[in-house]
Amino acid sequence: MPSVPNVKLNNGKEMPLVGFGLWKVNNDTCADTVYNAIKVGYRLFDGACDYGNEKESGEGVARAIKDGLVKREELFIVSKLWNSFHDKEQVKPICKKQLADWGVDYFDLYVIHFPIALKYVDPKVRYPPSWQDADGKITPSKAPIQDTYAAMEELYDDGLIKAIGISNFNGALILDLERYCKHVPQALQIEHHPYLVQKDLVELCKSRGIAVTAYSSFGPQSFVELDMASAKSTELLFDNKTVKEIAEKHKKSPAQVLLRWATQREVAVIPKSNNKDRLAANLDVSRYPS
Ligand SMILES: NC(=O)C1=CN([C@@H]2O[C@H](COP(=O)(O)OP(=O)(O)OC[C@H]3O[C@@H](n4cnc5c(N)ncnc54)[C@H](OP(=O)(O)O)[C@@H]3O)[C@@H](O)[C@H]2O)C=CC1
Ligand SMILES: O=C1CO[C@H](CO)[C@@H](O)[C@@H]1O
Repeated sequence: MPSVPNVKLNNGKEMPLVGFGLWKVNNDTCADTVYNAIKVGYRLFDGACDYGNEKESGEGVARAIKDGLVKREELFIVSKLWNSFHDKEQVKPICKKQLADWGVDYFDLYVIHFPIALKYVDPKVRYPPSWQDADGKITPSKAPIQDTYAAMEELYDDGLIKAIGISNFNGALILDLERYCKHVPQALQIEHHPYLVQKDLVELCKSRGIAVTAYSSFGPQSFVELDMASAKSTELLFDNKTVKEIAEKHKKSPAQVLLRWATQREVAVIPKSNNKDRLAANLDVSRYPS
């Protein structure tokens, strides 16, 4: 089983450098996929309420713990606060619902999914949430990001979450956050791959001790299954000449080269796969420079 190194967070906790992404993991196979991922060595799971599979992910985790594959404290469970729950009084209730769905009493990392506040939609009316409100429109909320962040800090101080994350924030928003936060965030999650290198943002985070996690490490490939135009108009990174040459030279797959490209830059990765073999191969990329 490949051993995955950890990244040290600025609060002394550790986060695996390679984890498993749960967006677009099919509901009917999700519990088995998570169980199998734990079996082959994954310890970090990256979920979110809008992925609509937190209960199934929790079922996979519970089964793995019951079968003695892993203990809760060996796992690193990540979830995210959706845009429609930014109002400060909504943050704790939704986090508690998500914890109950996963069947755990804390998240290792809870992330503000986007710096975008949308109108509240009662989870009893519609869940999982999406970009649209109950009328099918995208409607902003006035919740200031300072209030949302303060509510995240309260979750942290209450022990419901062991680290605070932000996602899709740029450098300016991070500098702004530094002016009002009590706890500097432990992690930032961003789109990151050879078409979107984000050099300055990664360096800014390093200088602040904020760990960076890449999403969509395979670039446009993620959008192939959504049939999106961006996936059709751009050369897939798996077909890129340089990526292919490096893969051949090192007897690795293009996917492994892309993941290793990130981990060599000390950026964590969370590839998603609904396929057992690809899921296992994606974990075997983590050799880390000392
Ligand atoms: N914070 C945020 O806003 C966002 C966070 N995320 C997180 O990041 C995770 C990863 O990003 P995601 O966008 O899902 O995309 P990925 O970069 O992980 O790509 C997933 C795609 O690549 C395919 N794939 C996976 N492994 C291989 C392989 N070894 N060889 C060939 N193809 C492969 C998958 O197909 P198949 O399943 O058939 O293998 C799927 O089509 C998400 O699951 C989610 O947890 C993602 C987007 C935004
Ligand atoms: O994390 C996610 C993946 O990206 C999507 C947007 O393209 C988001 O809606 C989703 O929350």
